[in-house]
Amino acid sequence: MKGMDHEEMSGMEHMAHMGNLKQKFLVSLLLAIPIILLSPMMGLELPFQITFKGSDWLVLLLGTILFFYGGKPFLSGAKMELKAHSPAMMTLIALGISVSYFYSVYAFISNHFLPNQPHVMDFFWELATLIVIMLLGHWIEMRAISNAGDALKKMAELLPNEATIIDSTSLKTKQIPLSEVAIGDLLQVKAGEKIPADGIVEAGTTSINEAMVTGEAKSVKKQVKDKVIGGSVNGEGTITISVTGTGESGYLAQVMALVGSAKEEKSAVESLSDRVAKWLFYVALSVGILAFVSWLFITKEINTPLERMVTVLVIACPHALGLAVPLVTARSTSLGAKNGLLIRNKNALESAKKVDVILMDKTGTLTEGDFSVTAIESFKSDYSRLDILKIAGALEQKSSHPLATGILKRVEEEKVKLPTASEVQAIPGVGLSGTINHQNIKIVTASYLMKQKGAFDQEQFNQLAGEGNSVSYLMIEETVIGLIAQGDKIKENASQFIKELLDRGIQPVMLTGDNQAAAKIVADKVGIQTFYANLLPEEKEKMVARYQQKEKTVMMLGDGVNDAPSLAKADVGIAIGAGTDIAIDSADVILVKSDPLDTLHFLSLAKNTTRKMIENLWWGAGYNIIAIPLAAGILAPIGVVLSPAVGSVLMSLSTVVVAFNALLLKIDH
Ligand SMILES: Nc1ncnc2c1ncn2[C@@H]1O[C@H](COP(=O)(O)OP(=O)(O)OP(=O)(O)O)[C@@H](O)[C@H]1O
Ligand SMILES: [Cu+]
Ligand SMILES: [Mg+2]
Repeated sequence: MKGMDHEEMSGMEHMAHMGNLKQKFLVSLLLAIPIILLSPMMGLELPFQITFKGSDWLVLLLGTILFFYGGKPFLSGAKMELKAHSPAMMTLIALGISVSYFYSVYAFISNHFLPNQPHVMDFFWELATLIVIMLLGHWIEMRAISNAGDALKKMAELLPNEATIIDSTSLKTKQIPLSEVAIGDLLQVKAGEKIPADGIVEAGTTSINEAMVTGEAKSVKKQVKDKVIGGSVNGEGTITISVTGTGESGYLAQVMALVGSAKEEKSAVESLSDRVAKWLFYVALSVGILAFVSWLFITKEINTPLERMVTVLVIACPHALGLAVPLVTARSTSLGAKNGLLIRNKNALESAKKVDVILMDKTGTLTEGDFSVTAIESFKSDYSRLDILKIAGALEQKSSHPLATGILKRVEEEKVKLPTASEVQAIPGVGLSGTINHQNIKIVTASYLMKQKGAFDQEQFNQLAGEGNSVSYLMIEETVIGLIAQGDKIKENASQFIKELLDRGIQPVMLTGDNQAAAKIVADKVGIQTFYANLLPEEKEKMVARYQQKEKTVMMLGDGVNDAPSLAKADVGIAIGAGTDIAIDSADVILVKSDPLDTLHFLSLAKNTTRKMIENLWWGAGYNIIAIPLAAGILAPIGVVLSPAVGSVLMSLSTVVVAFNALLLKIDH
């Protein structure tokens, strides 16, 4: 658990740390059976019940053990809530069982040692059933939550998990599964990639955000001989590391951290159920006291008033409420997992139903990000086209950008041998810089050249970009020597995706780092009206903020290093599964199949999930609107009195309804 202060834990979370709920439940059940057999329920002698001389002493003993042993999670949960000044579910349960218990002890004393008093009915039967049912409920709940964690884990395992290993003699790079990374291996880590294992920097400089690992959200500069931590995310530079440790920092540990962070997030609806529980607590307490005082006036004795009060507290005890939200969340998470949605932050489910704008990235999100080179030009007679490809390829070899992959494909086809580039750094939203043969090399965009007042052929650019190409310029020592143009394919489902968004009244907006002309072609083809091109990563983030300032709930859909800040900033950030690690780390939801259409499934799941949660809150707590007044004896004048026994049945019934209702959750296709 990272950075969680004890004080901050709610009573519920506290329960999770109370150890083995299953064992507590089973032992309590064993204790409860004799109590149920030996003590009359509400004074009614049921056929299976037996009493013998002194059996009430046994009931007192067992009841006391049960109260302190089985009731402990609730009692200490309540203590936690009261310490935090937010009495809620645990306090209510604790109050219910404490009143039942102490009242029963009072009944026992009165019946045994105060001979001239009328018989006082005890509540041991109710105490026993209450504790057992409550432990069962919480045990199921904990299981549901950890099952959801397992489903997440399976999903997360589907995400890319490879490392780039460098052969120490041939210096060739190769992708290997993370599980095969060994101590002493030389690994290449590109900009925006996750550091695969603990290691020491052997070449290159970069800055690394170690927040995931250390909790400190600050980029740390790294150079040769510095240590890097597995699981942290590499910044703008490409580095070579030698592995010093795997295991703890290995892939599985990272997956567990991902799942852990998903579980730790408190959903907004979950806190709604806490709010309901808090309300219920105050209502039950005041109605209970009110009933006590009123009945004291009416009957002028103490037994009936006390009974009424205990009944109110017992009936308000919200064990279905405790299941209402977690069961839906668990079902929703596993349903999402089956449909290729890895939900890291459950708050996203809540925010998603209000989304009115979806900002989306172009390359890799609406397009395949599968570039192929359409033109290579040289502007200087000293360099052939192949030289341009060679020099660019040397730099691109150390980049994970989709454009890099396109260029390297061409390098492979042409079978050119690449020189070695060092100190390769990504220039976000612009390209790359590095050194080859002590010469300063850059790969940049046209808009960068324009800003820098660098000379280039504007007409030629317009022509290439107008055909839908992304154009990269190669510079040596600040002089443009050539260009490489690349075309991409639009994803098969992209137009359908946009159409369905419009049908739902959600505005699609495209944000891209690519040039205006290439952006326009894609926007026109998929049916997007509003788009912004030539955006730097921080400008994308500003666009998110701008829409948010207009009171819009913003969803961001992206895949690249340049999308990470906006994914984190948006109300709901959705990353393409095939995207970079940094985008995945910044998002709330990951589309494992990388199909933008899955965003719609997420929207539908989110809508259905929140609806089910609200329904369940009604089934789990709303029934109290009727039950509490009845328990208080409001209809006693016409002979309707709710006994705690009937109350217990009602409560169990509401748990069944809540569980069943959660199972009915669906994704609309
Ligand atoms: N590794 C690279 N090689 C060549 N050009 C690059 C590289 N990285 C960035 N660029 C240039 O910078 C531009 C912006 O890059 P950025 O990653 O911000 O957006 P993008 O991937 O093109 O588009 P989108 O924002 O839609 O994903 C690219 O269009 C390209 O011209
Ligand atoms: Cu209950
Ligand atoms: Mg992209």
